[in-house]
Amino acid sequence: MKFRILTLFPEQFDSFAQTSIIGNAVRDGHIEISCTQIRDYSESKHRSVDDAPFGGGQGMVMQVQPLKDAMHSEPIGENAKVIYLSPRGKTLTHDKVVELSELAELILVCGHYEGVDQRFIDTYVDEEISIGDYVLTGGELAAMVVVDSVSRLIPGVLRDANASLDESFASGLLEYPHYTRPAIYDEMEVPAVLRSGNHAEIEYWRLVQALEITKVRRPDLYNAFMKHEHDEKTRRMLKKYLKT
Ligand SMILES: CN1CCN(c2ccccc2CNc2ccc(C(N)=O)cn2)CC1
Repeated sequence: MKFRILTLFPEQFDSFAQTSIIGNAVRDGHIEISCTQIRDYSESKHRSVDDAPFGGGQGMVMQVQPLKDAMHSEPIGENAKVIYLSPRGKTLTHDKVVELSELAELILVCGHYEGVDQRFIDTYVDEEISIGDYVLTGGELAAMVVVDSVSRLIPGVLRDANASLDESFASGLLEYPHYTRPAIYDEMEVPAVLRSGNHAEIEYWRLVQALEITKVRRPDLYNAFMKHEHDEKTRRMLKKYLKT
């Protein structure tokens, strides 16, 4: 997967692209992250990329020309999608992340000021995506969220393959609680079942925890999960749970 980031602040991606799982994925060649400085493609003096909004109003708008030329500074692969990160976009979900992870190339456009000229969006943007219902100072953090969530689904990026599928959102439930040593800390003891070595009981306990947490915090996900088909083992545990 190749990520191309169109941004006014490429330096914001330096440590992101070098650190931890994403850094290793780049070094191992599983993903590629290249930033294009939009300002390098400004044709105006002082390298400006924005101008006052037609119709008046406060703030500035990013102009089409620098974005268009930044876009074409490298060939756009045929299996590529152009994503514009904005509060106006469709909210990112696990299903959308899965869909994006199947592409060969993702071009992520990071907006600033009040946004970009609509003609750029109409001509070049395949999808407007929001990472949630809140406002950021720029599209860069939203772009990193897309790179991170998509990259972890690329084969080879996560050590333990099913780690990316086992947990919440993929399974449809929020994650169960996790514990590690010591068994007692500040008089707080790890639930005994987790140290019983009884794997069936542990698996059931984890499912119940996930169901309970999801029912309280995300009843929408809980109801969707209860409507879905599940494998025989999960069905059996659900039946036991619903009896309690
Ligand atoms: C005051 N305005 C500043 C500029 N902004 C804007 C407008 C258009 C594009 C990008 C931005 C950058 N901001 C973002 C980006 C994404 C998200 C998200 N939720 O994905 C939230 N914010 C809108 C708000």
